[in-house]
Amino acid sequence: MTEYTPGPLDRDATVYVAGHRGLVGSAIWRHLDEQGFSRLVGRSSAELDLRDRDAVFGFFADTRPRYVVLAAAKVGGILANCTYPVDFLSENLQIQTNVLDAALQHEVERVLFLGSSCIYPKLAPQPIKEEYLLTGHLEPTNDAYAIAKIAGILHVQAVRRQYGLPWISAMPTNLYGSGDNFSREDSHVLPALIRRYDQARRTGAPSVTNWGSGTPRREFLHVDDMAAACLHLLEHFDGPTQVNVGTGQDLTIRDLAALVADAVGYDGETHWDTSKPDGTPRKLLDVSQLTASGWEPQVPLAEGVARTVAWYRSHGESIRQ
Ligand SMILES: NC(=O)C1=CN([C@@H]2O[C@H](COP(=O)(O)OP(=O)(O)OC[C@H]3O[C@@H](n4cnc5c(N)ncnc54)[C@H](OP(=O)(O)O)[C@@H]3O)[C@@H](O)[C@H]2O)C=CC1
Ligand SMILES: C[C@H]1O[C@H](OP(=O)(O)OP(=O)(O)OC[C@H]2O[C@@H](n3cnc4c(=O)[nH]c(N)nc43)[C@H](O)[C@@H]2O)[C@@H](O)[C@@H](O)C1=O
Repeated sequence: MTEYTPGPLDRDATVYVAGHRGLVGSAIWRHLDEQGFSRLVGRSSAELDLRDRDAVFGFFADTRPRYVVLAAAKVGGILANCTYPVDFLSENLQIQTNVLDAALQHEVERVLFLGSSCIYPKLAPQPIKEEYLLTGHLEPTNDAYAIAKIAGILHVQAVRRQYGLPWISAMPTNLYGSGDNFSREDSHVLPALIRRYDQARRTGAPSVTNWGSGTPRREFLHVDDMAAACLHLLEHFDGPTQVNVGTGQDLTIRDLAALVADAVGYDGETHWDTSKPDGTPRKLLDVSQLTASGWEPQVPLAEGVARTVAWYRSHGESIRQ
């Protein structure tokens, strides 16, 4: 492909944010709006089911976006991934294949595909560099989701090779923030802990029980930082390799639980249910490629958790169950 030099995106161009009502897509929408993008386009899954190939091609023909951020996906925490592997594999393959194929037909100038840090081998050396992709076995609790995401990375690379379009992929670490999924069974750990500890505080429960052993380590990035990183990559990065997006710092789930208990003001006991899966022992991303391009996260974990607790409390009934 001919060399592409990234630079500022055209603020008047049509930008399609797929998944604009989700945790990540809504933050990207807010950030692009704040940064002066005047033609943002989004559709809910009820308005446009991205598994419907004809509908996706019709939507692209109607709206003709110049840039696309693909933040629509079947997403969930460790238990949802274990319980519904067919959905995580099949729906994600359908969503991303339809959107990327339609974007190719319309020669969309820049596409940002979002994967996840679970694409890397379960026992990858830490911190995990981009080059460790496909060097070992995946974590079984989310291998179906990971395979779909790896297919997305390869899809983007193949478009670059065959058609020369400067599309890119980003691999975020575990994300959290306003608009997260706080459901009891399907959520990720941070919203689950906020809900559980806040409820225990309100009801005066003497103890809470979290999943697993509490020993796995995870890295958490606030979704507002994620949104800023997405625009930064679109304006400053081009290359075939997926780019890790994270903070470069992790902590144990046990320490995270203590932080959340403190943030919500709960002082009871914490127990651990080891019949629930731990997942991968550690997945700390090496973010040197991203930081070398001039980007750094702005939201410290304690502040981000406090902001998310406030959002959770102020949204009460409207949160996802
Ligand atoms: N949350 C996290 O910790 C992480 C997320 N990511 C990645 O970020 C991206 C966004 O995740 P996140 O925001 O957390 O997920 P959410 O579940 O919050 O949002 C997913 C979005 O996808 C849309 N969507 C799902 N299925 C369809 C469909 N069939 N047709 C149309 N739209 C659909 C939903 O639309 P609607 O609301 O209208 O139903 C929703 O807006 C994903 O690619 C995910 O892999 C990566 C690493 C960590
Ligand atoms: C983003 C990422 O998210 C998933 O991977 P994960 O990091 O393992 O996800 P998680 O947030 O669900 O759990 C992290 C840790 O936390 C522990 N844990 C304690 N108590 C609760 C709890 O109440 N809920 C949950 N969900 N976890 C809990 C849990 O046992 C585990 O040890 C993948 O689906 C993968 O697809 C992916 O990309």
